[in-house]
Order: sequence, then C-alpha cells, then structure tokens
Amino acid sequence: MEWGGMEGILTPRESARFIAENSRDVCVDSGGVRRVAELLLARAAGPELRVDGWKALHELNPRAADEAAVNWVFVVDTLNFSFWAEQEEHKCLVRYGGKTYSGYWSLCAAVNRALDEGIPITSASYYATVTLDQVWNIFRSDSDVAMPLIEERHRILNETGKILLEKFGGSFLNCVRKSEKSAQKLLHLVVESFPSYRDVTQYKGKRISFYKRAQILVADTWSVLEGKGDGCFEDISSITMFADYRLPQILVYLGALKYSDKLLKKLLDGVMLSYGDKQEVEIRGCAVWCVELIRDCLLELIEKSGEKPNGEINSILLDYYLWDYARDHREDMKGIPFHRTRCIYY
Ligand SMILES: Nc1nc2c(c(CN[C@H]3C=C[C@H](O)[C@@H]3O)cn2[C@@H]2O[C@H](COP(=O)(O)O)[C@@H](O)[C@H]2O)c(=O)[nH]1
Repeated sequence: MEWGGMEGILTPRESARFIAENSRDVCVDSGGVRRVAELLLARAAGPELRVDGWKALHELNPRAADEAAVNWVFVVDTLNFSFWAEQEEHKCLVRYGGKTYSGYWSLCAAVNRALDEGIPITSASYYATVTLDQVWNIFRSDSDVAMPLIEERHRILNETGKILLEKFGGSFLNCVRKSEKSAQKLLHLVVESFPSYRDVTQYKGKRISFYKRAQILVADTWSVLEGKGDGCFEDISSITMFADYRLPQILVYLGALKYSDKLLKKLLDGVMLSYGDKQEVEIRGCAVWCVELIRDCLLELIEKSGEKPNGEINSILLDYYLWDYARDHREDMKGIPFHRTRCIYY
C-alpha cells in the first residue's frame, strides 16, 4: 500500500480509545484496572517506576548515554519484533557473558556478542550493506531453533541503514536532535523516514496506528539518555504503552483485560492471527487503552495517598514494569495464552 504520510491516521491513543469503544472479543475490566493500579502504587516509589531502571535493572542495556549508545538502541529497536517460538520449550537462545538469553533479550545478547567479536553491527555504514550470511552469523542461536524472520531482519537492516546514511549522516542521534526534544516530533520523523516502523492498519472503516516500535524507540532513547540533554523530551508522557504480544497476556493474567470465550479458545488452540485481523487489532487496541486507564487510576491513587512518586509516572514506565513483571512470572502465566502474529511490527 502506497504510504501517503501520517495525516488521516488516528494517533495510537485515539486508535486505542476507538477500538476499546467498539471491541467485541476483548474488553477492559475496570475492577482489574483498579487492582493493577493498586499493585503499581506499592511500587510507585521503587526503582522500577523510574527512568534509570532501564539501565539499573537490565545488564544488557548500554551503561553509557553517548552517540554509540543511542545507535545501539536504534538498531535493537529496528529489529525488536516477533521472538515467540512455535513451541515454548524449543526457542532461540543466545549465550552471552556466561548467561543464556531468550526472546527480546536474545536479540540484545546477539548484538553485544557481535560487538565483542569486532562486528560493528550498530554502525549504519556496516548494516546498510551487511549480507544475509553475515546476519545469519550475527544472530545465530545457541539452541537448535533460529531467531524468527532472519530474512526480514536482513532486509530491514539494509533498508534502514541506507536511509540513516542518506538522511541523517548515519547516526540516529542526528534524528533525535532534529526532533528538538519533542517525543511526538521524533515519533513522526521515525515513521515518515523508516518504512518498517509504519505499524498502521484499519478497523471498522478508520485508519488506525499503534506505532509500537516507533514508540518504544522514543522510549528507549529517552531511557538511554536518562531523560537528560537531547533525551529531555518535554512531551514524553504523550507516548502510550507499546502494543506487543506480552502486555496483553499479562493484562489478562492480572484481570484488567478480558477475552471472549470464543477468542480465548482460539488462542489456547494456538491459532495464529494475521496482522490487521479484527481480533488482533482488538487485543492490541484494548491493551493500549487499558494501560492508559491504569495510569489515570494510579495517578489518582498517588494523589489521594499524598505519596510523592519519584519523577513523573507515565505509560512508558508502566509498560516497562508490566513487561518485566511478565518476564518474571512466565511460569504463573502459563495458562494464559499470548496471541500469535508473525510480523515485523511487534
Ligand atoms: N510492551 C513492551 N514490549 C516489549 C518490551 C521489550 C523490551 N524493551 C524494554 C524492556 C526492557 C528493556 O529495558 C527494554 O527497553 C520488548 N518488547 C516486545 O515483547 C516481545 C518479546 O517478548 P519476549 O518473547 O517475552 O522476549 C516482542 O514483541 C518485543 O517487541 C517492552 O518494554 N514493552
């Protein structure tokens, strides 16, 4: 489909509200929303719900806040999609620094492993022309299951690297600086410049957007720059939660999101949903709206409790917390299916 620009497409927040108001197979549970807000209230003053948790809690993330760290975030979020395995017990694994990583973290481990091997995988001048064989080697698995969509990852690396060289002098920091400390301007610049970030579809006759990877790229840029300097986005709270396949699962587990019996059975049977399917859109849209409502409820509870949270609580920090929570409660969540969509957008 020819890209006609972002005009005429609902923003992620508007899309989420519209979907939640019209959804048939997924709904937000207000009691569950409140319970999750109360769970988060207990953590509001903790290390998780603050921008420096991104580095403090995750050893694979860069320690620095320099240009190289920003370019690390860019190449990782360009490839930050579709890690789920056909069988949970047979998945891609990457060993790094004496530990074994799966899912999203297998991507980060592979990037760091390549850098240690002297492969400049975070440099656009390298990945603009990296070959498929080199990509197979860089993202090789230490289990007998390969990382999904390697060929798409190769195509996207070449496409994205070429554009970064042509338009932004080969560094994502130049793209950040052009956004003049506006998260929304950076989001727009990324979506307009890099086709693989155009996470848009339609629902009930309206063109809607999730921009999941563009939003998490803005969020991770804010985090790696520690919310300071070029990363001091005055409108960072306008970014919504990132509509992936893990957050809906944890929100159902916590009772804030509910699936119809028909949809739940379909997911339990492992039926795949296509990108843009009505039910897939309802899962993603209701999950985004659910986190917006949790945030509103949490801010109300904080107000009432008189507790002073450290810094501003926003949907990004709630998303990070819930995503990490899902990681740490993988076993408990076994009975709750995540939806299986194979695509390059999340
Ligand atoms: N909503 C949301 N989705 C996120 C992330 C992350 C990691 N990002 C931050 C978190 C810690 C680091 O500090 C990063 O900054 C990955 N994903 C998505 O999850 C899926 C992979 O899941 P699994 O198969 O279990 O590894 C896949 O769609 C991936 O795109 C997030 O934070 N929020």
